[in-house]
Amino acid sequence: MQKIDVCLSPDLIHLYDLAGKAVVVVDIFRATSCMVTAFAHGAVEIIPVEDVDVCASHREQGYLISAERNGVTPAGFDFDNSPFSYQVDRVKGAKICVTTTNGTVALRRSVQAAQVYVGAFLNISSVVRALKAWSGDAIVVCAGWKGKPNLEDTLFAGAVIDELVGQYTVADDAALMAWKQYNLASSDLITAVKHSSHVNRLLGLGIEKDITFCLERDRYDVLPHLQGDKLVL
Ligand SMILES: O=C(O)[C@H](CS(=O)(=O)O)OP(=O)(O)O
Repeated sequence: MQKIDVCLSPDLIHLYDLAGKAVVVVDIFRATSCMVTAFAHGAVEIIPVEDVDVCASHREQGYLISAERNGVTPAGFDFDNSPFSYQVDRVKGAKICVTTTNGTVALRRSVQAAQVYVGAFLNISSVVRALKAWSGDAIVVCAGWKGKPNLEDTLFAGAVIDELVGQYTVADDAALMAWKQYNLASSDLITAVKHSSHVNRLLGLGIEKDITFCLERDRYDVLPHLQGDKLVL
């Protein structure tokens, strides 16, 4: 049977062998939710980078640029890290370069995998469909927060596992923990994440609507994947 594993933080990724595997990178609050939203609204390419200056330099090559550090956008960028910012006309047909605190780090560290998908609750059925069609093992890589695990990405990993039992077995305790936690939380994700650190951070920044939006299931039927250093559909 195929195995599915969960890497709870990009800082733990050295413990996992990504070769030959399908990886789903998730950053529910908010990077991968933004990327899924951008593609659903017509973006044609997203380059995830780790550095703000590298991101800014892509403007000369015709990219729109998006940056966020600690939830805040530096001056001069086209987009912040809210999924609502990508639901606008200028996203249609756009190439976008993005850097965020956690999500783009997780993506850059996953490039050795055979296939890298971008996952969020917003496109979870597209993710599950791809993993059902995949014949090898899979890993959900959670972006977490600055090297620490977080609840919402772990819940997403558990939700994916919940859809795949029967075809995949859980590889280790991180996957088992994610799955069990999801089963405790699945009837009300908003309440489940209520006291989490990221929700507190977003509320502190006055960003409440993003929380509900990012926890919505299957608003979009798109599945971005990495091709070289670019995300495409
Ligand atoms: O903008 C976000 O929600 C976070 C920043 S922080 O974790 O709140 O500092 O970035 P992301 O890379 O999307 O986790």
